[in-house]
Parts: sequence; structure tokens; C-alpha cells
Amino acid sequence: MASIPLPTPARPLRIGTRASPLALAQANMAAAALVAAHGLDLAALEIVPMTATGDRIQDRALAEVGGKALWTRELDAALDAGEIDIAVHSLKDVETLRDPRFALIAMLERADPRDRLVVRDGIDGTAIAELPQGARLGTSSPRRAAQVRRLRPDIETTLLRGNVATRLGKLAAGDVDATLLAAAGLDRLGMYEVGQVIPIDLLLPAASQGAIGIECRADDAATRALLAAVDHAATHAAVAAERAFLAGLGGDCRSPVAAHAHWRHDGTLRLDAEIYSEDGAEHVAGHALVSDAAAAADLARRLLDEAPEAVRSLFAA
Ligand SMILES: NCc1[nH]cc(CCC(=O)O)c1CC(=O)O
Repeated sequence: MASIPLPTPARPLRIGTRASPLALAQANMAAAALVAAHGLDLAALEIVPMTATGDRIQDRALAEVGGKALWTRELDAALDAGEIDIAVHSLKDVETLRDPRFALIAMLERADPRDRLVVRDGIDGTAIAELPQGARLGTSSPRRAAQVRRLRPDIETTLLRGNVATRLGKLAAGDVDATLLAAAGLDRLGMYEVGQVIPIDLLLPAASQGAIGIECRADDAATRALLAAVDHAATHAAVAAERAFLAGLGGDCRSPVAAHAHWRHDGTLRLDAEIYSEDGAEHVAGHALVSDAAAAADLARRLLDEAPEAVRSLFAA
């Protein structure tokens, strides 16, 4: 194979990212992986932070805002215009159907995919089952709201938006009694002690949760080669199955859908998935061994076929 032209301080690789502390931490993880894989000079990389539409809108549920690509539009435009060379994303927030001008080449090794329950001072209990009767749970995730309401119909769910620190601040201020946050995000912010982890079999995570994706322009062969060296193949295949399931449903990160794939000891990949009605009162769950995207899409079709009307009607596909 021909050698890859490496970025240099004179011609740095520009890494586009959202400007939130979590996004910056993730961009730095991607940078560190590239430095390690290629023996780059740190000065050969430049982090380029930008604000996404989703960051600007703070007062409404993103599901209401409508429109697509609330987290990717600005980075896509910068990538397309050649202002950045790569974009680093929380894959959970990236649409399953991407513009073919962009290529998702690499995923870093997935972190803890689980959610953690965080309660405010004065609330006893660290598990969902232990929350006080009628507790108020803040979340911006239709999945988390539906899952909690299924387990605890007495719990009231309200909208809680903003980056991780903002949400924790609103929790501390008593706006809500509890919230759910991704363990991966908390850990990447150094908040290892915040919240109580919820087992996967109690609260199945969102498709792609804990996975960081790195994209470049599809026609940028040099950058593709650079990124391919930091791809974690096992993560990539598992997350691709989760995303194929979501795509098969016609869902996105605003759908009450959970999907998690994990490698079994015999080398097969098992995909577990659940789809909920908005209030969590109804749901359908299933699993399959998935050797390719088609098998994940098959599971989506099977679950939609089995789903009660309140669930199926959420997916107009
Ligand atoms: N929707 C926001 C978002 N997107 C990715 C993460 C966490 C990091 C990850 O899943 O990799 C979070 C925060 C959260 O859900 O608590």
C-alpha cells in the first residue's frame, strides 16, 4: 500500500467538533488516537469548535423543532467547504442516513453504553425502583422517558435540555428530582462518581450510545486512510447493526427506541432492541444474531409487525 501523506504543523489536520465540553473531550480523544496511530506531532492537529443548531435551541424538545441534522448540519457544511478535514461526533446524535458526500470511516472503541441515574440532594434512593412516589424525572430523550414510565408509571417526566453540566445544574437547583445521563458522557467529563449505573437488561441504551464516530469527505482518500487506522472494528460492526436497526424502523435519536449489540463469546453479534409507545405503556422487544445490516433491518421489520398500534404508528415508514 502506498504510504499515507501525514498532516504536518505547516498543513495541519483540522478536526471539527461541537464546542460543548463533552464534544471537545471527544475531539481530543480522536486527536490522541490519530497521534498515537501515526506518530504525529501534536501541532499537526487543530481542533475547530463550532456551534450546532441543537446547541442554540434550548427551550424546546428537539423532537418538536423538527428538521433533521440538528447536531450535524454546521459540521457538514464546514467539511463540505473544506474548512475542516474531519468531524468528530457522538454517534448517538448522528442521523442514520447520511449524505453520501461524507464517509463515517472510524469509530473509537465504545465506552460504557449504559445510562446512569442521577438524583438531587434530598432524594433517597439510587435506583429507578427506589425513587419516591411521583418523583419528577427530567430528560430530553423520548426513549428514557418511555422506559422509566414503563417501569414506574407514577413518575412524571419533564423536559430537561442542555449539555451535561447544564442538566446537572438544573437538577441541583431542584427543577427536577432525577435525570438519566449516559455513563460514557459523564466519564469523559471526569464525573466518574456521578450517578448510579443502571443495568443494561433494565434500561437498554440508545443505538450508538457511547460510540464516537469520525467522518471525512468521501472523496478525500488521504484522510480516509488516516482515519481507517484508528477504527475499532468490533465497535464499528456492533454500532453499525444498531444503526441499521434504527434505519430499518425509519427512526432517529428522537424516537423511543433502544438498541444494543454486543459480541458473544462464540464470536457472534447479538442485537437486542425495544420500541416503545410515547408514554411507555406499550412496547415490543426482541433480539437476533446479526451477521450483517440486512439481519438488523429484518429485526426492525419483525418488531414493527409485532408492535401494538401505539408503537407502530410512531414509524410512518
Ligand atoms: N444526546 C446527547 C448525548 N449524545 C451523546 C451523549 C453521551 C455520550 C455518548 O453516548 O457517547 C449525550 C449525553 C447523554 O445522553 O447523557
